[in-house]
Amino acid sequence: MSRTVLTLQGWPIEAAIVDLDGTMVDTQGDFVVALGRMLTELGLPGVDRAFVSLTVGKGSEHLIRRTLAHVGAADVDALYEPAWAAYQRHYLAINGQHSQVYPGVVEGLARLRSLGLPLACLTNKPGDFARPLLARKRLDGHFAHVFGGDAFARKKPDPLPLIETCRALGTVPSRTLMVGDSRNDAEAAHAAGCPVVLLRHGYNHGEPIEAVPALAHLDRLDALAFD
Ligand SMILES: O=C(O)COP(=O)(O)O
Ligand SMILES: [Mg+2]
Repeated sequence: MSRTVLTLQGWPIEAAIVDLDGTMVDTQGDFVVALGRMLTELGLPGVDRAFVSLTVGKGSEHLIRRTLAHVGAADVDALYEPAWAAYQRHYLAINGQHSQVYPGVVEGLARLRSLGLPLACLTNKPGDFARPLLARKRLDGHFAHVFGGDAFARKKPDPLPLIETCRALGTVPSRTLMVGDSRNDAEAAHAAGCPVVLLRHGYNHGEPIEAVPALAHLDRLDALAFD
């Protein structure tokens, strides 16, 4: 069967890879609650939403280590294992309850699929957090593959997860569109050779998203316009 080929600013596109946190779902509330319960259990002070939005996007280990350092934990290395165990338990208990799908995501995913593009979700979130979240938000049916930050040897911004996801989709990177919300996604895409578009509503480590080069910066996923 021949593949659908769309073009985006002259780039032939046969498939798309979509990030999760900050791109499809505003998960800041889940992060704040799970981290808060973890810190209470460890007898440490809490963190606010602003800290969380600056720190998410590089996977759970990065988030937990940065959080422990931020609240003044005496020995981050020694606390890491109990913190991760507590965080995992609390996150899984509330996963999706304090999160909202961004406007335009359902319509945008349905449109990409109706145009004939196979889709994969690629997030730095652990796969065991990502899969139930997608299912709870009824987004899972759009994706041929879901890969978490623990699926491959390295996470975004390394290009490896994108290269492996393209392999799973059966496409080459230069014909596979990355849809993300952060410099992390864009750097991984540029290094892998994927064209990239960025959503403005996510978490970009505190930096304006317009400062990150991309084919387009969008307010909503359903605003993505092919040539
Ligand atoms: O850092 C995370 O947990 C998730 O980040 P991502 O879905 O934006 O890759
Ligand atoms: Mg993201």
